[in-house]
Amino acid sequence: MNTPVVLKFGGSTFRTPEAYHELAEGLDERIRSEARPMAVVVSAMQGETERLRARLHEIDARPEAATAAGLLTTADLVSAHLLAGALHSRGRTATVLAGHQLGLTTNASFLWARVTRIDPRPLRRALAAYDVVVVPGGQAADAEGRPTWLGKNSSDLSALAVARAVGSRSCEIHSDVDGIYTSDPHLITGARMLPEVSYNMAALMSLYGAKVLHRRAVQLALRHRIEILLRFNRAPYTIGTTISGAGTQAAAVVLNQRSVVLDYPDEARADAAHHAFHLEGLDVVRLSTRPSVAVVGGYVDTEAVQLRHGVVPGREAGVPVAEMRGSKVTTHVAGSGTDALHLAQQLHDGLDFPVLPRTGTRVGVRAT
Ligand SMILES: Nc1ncnc2c1ncn2[C@@H]1O[C@H](COP(=O)(O)OP(=O)(O)O)[C@@H](O)[C@H]1O
Ligand SMILES: N[C@@H](CC(=O)OP(=O)(O)O)C(=O)O
Repeated sequence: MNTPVVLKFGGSTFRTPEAYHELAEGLDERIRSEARPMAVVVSAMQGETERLRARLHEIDARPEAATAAGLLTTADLVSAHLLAGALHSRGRTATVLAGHQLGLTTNASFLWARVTRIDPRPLRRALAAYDVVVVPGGQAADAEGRPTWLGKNSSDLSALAVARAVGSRSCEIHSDVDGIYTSDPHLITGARMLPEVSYNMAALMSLYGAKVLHRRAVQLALRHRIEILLRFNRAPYTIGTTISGAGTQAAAVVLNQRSVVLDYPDEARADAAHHAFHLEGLDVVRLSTRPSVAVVGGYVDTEAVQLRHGVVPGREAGVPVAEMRGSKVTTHVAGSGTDALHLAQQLHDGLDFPVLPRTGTRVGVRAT
């Protein structure tokens, strides 16, 4: 079997039902031009996961993690079946491998589960039998076969796990931006696309909350030297950024308005809090200049996590803004999301950039 192509399409791809047909058309073209098996990891339609979470909370204010994982993972599963349907309607064969069928085993930390084993056989069998194997992102199963969630925005991680399982040397991640920018291009004026980024730089940007890639996906890519290509999610599927060992460090400003800085009375208590968040598999940074941690990316009941680990909850001090110059990071703390946005713009205006192209290479869906 030729090495499979592994593609991931984020939730921003699926804003309307018609988007499934548009994507199926792009995939169909690519299958015609390249005789390679294809695994496509898809996320839920934009907003769907959070709609389900809100509905569950209306019914049960403190749901069990296993229940929440079982429900939230259905959002991506629906998306996967819609894409399979769109492919079928174009005459292509497609199957869906849900989390419990995929060969990914995790621990039983249902909402931020860690992958413990990857069995390539289910994927290989399916890839040999269908034109496209559609994989709903962000889901797996524990050793007892119960559904687990890999955490918020974790479809990228699924894509890298699939690439690893099937022996692909690259993984193509599609989003509503064509690459990694020096700051969030939807928020910061003058953000520039970075054509070549090192694994370390990408991981560091993700750790501080650049939403475009999941941190653990980058780590998995680094460990197995899988190149990540970031592409736009609609034709002509422009490739903007390549993440590899050859990529460089760069200057950037990372802002995620959902992140929060928590202050503690002393360094020891900040260390304990950092340890607690880390144990739960959450992205957390221990600030070096004050007894504080930054809990990155939101969607976490920070108080509940701290109490579970016997930590007296820290005081919410604001929103972190990370100023990165290569591997040197300075974390600033802004009072509110709006202040953070202004601060990020100011910091970005003050960055020195080498001369970089502003746009990605324009290539068709066939080129990789
Ligand atoms: N440095 C950055 N470079 C590119 N995009 C960024 C960056 N920081 C934040 N983003 C945001 O990440 C978003 C893409 O991630 P996400 O919303 O999870 O997309 P998808 O649903 O396609 O996975 C972009 O729309 C952009 O606003
Ligand atoms: N269900 C996931 C889907 C995901 O990973 O989203 P995206 O690829 O759009 O970041 C979530 O909402 O977290």
